[in-house]
Amino acid sequence: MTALRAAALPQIAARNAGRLTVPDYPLEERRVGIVHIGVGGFHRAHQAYYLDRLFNAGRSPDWAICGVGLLPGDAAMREALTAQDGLYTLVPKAPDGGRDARVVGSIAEYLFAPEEPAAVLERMTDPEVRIVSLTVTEGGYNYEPSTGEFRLETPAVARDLAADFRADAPQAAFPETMFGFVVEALRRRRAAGVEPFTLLSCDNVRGNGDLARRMIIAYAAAKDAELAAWIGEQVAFPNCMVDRITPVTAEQDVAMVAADHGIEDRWPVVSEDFVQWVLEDDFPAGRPAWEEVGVQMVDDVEPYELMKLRLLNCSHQVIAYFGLLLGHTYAHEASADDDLAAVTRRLYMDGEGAPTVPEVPGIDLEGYKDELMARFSNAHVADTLARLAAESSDRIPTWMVPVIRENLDAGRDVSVCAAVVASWARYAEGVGEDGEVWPVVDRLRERVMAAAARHDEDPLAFLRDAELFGDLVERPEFTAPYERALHMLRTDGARALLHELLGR
Ligand SMILES: NC(=O)c1ccc[n+]([C@@H]2O[C@H](COP(=O)([O-])OP(=O)(O)OC[C@H]3O[C@@H](n4cnc5c(N)ncnc54)[C@H](O)[C@@H]3O)[C@@H](O)[C@H]2O)c1
Ligand SMILES: O=P(O)(O)OC[C@@H](O)[C@@H](O)[C@H](O)[C@H](O)CO
Repeated sequence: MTALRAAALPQIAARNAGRLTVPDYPLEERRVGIVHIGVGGFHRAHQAYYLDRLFNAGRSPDWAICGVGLLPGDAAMREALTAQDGLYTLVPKAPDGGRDARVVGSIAEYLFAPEEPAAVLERMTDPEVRIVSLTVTEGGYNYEPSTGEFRLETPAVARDLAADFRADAPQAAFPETMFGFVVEALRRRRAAGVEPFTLLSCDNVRGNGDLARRMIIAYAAAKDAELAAWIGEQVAFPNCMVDRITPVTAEQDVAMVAADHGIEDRWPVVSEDFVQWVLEDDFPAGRPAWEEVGVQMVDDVEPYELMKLRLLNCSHQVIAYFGLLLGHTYAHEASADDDLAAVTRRLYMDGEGAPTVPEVPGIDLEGYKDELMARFSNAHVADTLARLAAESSDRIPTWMVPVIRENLDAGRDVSVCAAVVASWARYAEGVGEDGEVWPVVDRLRERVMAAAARHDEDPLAFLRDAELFGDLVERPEFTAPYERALHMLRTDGARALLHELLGR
């Protein structure tokens, strides 16, 4: 067994000849060109993976990544990555069990902001850094779901707004939030005459670049109106569609990498083998030659984004709560359940989801949907329903509510989507059909669980009290099927509701 380190790569490569790709570029020549905030499983399976392929294809490693963690929990990522010279093992798994494992070397550095904020700002103001990218989750954009407005009162944001980050200020402070770091770094670059970086959001939200622009400018406007105007004129915020199912790393993944490759890796990543990145080509300060490794550079990302969010992410919501209520643990188990698969494919993808998905250049949507069902069924990925059900107060308003609104506005039926929202409300009661208690992982946990606890007295309590649905609560074409579905879930159970939806 060999601990993963740059110096051990020749030995690891020799032992795994033909079974493992390792960086064949000089790691000591990596130069940071990208700062990435939010290095989780997905960033390491996707953006860092594409760059690693580019460097391995012969491009010099001068767009390497400096990872930045802002939350206390990110200390563990710093420990893992710095101990391993930024290296980690990525194991994409095909549906037939095939693996195409690689050691990824594109993350050259990692900074844990709560302990080294000055170093983070220094990196972000380095003229060599020309892109700052983000995977900070849907919740990281800090907007009010019912209005879309930036929330100035979020405590960490309010603290950043009140603080003075100028290095020579009498009580100089450092930012805590993504907004604080990005805007302060842009202020410093402007003051020093350094070209701004491009801000690249890689989160699963519609118009992720546009959303990042609106939220960052809203923050900046509350701090320094002139700077906000400059950001609006000078900073590019390209949109992109990102795709690769990446579960949370499990203990058995660590053991698998040890057993299969003799590598002691503190934090490997397992993902599916499918990967896609469709990106608006708007990088005034330059960018890596991503197109050389299969990234699709396009003028308009929106059709790709809508296709992915409304077919993949919404379908994840279809299987998540129903799957858990039916006693399943993994996404592949839920999609092997005939009733749930039929509701997902026939009633949601071909039914209520379909009219909200545009034509996409070069894509056969029927083939795309079949491929999605096959991807969900990939047992080797072992994606948990718990991951898909986490942070639903961010996900349902971001993905499912727009589908419901669009259908209602066009006079179409929303019974299936209403049943999915009801399955979330039932799940938020925190107790399964066999009485098992499950953790509701949600930053609004208290609010949504308190709302769900009032189901006996008011069947619409969840819709009202969760404060995430805006005027949907007033639309009987939605509340009526929602109420019926919730009643059935609470009396006859999830299976009975699926049968009713399917007419079985
Ligand atoms: N996992 C996937 O299959 C997948 C696929 C496509 C896109 N994504 C996108 O990537 C995001 C992250 O997924 P992941 O699997 O890497 O999750 P993860 O839990 O492994 O990592 C999340 C990272 O985001 C950071 N973060 C969370 N909230 C933040 C905030 N408010 N401010 C700053 N940083 C914050 C965390 O500190 C952590 O570093 C998702 O929310 C989604 O938008 C994920
Ligand atoms: O990671 P989230 O919170 O955006 O959503 C959960 C899943 O739907 C998502 O991670 C998918 O696995 C991913 O979008 C596939 O590309």
